[in-house]
Amino acid sequence: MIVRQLQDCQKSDRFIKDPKGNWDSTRMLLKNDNMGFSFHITTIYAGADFMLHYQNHLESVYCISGEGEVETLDDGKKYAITPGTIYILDKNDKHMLRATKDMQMACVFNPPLNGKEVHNEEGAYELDAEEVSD
Ligand SMILES: CC(=O)NCC[C@H](N)C(=O)O
Repeated sequence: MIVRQLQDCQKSDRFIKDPKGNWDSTRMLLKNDNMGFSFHITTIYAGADFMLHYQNHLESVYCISGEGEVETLDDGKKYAITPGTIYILDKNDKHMLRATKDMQMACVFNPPLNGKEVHNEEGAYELDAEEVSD
């Protein structure tokens, strides 16, 4: 069994800050744990309004706290995000993510992240990102 504490992971290289300033993500479970998915706790900062398109990954996102909105760009539909909301990008959906208050989210990725991923210009993660070392 593997047991980790968020507070410990936040002090390690599992903690990744978005270079564009929209979010941070603590990657508590990664590809090298061999579970077939990764699990992260991420904060989307209040005022963030950015495009994402995970072309190489499926992602589920559960809102623990905060407030915002997700918009799917193919159909222009907008969905409120409040504590208890989960949105599931089962079609690699291109979307906008907006936060009106800091949002703490639990995210699951399939396939799992290596650890050091940040978004490319298309809002995707590459499959060959560097692994975290611990
Ligand atoms: C919800 C979302 O996609 N936020 C960006 C960060 C990402 N979830 C991650 O944890 O790497």
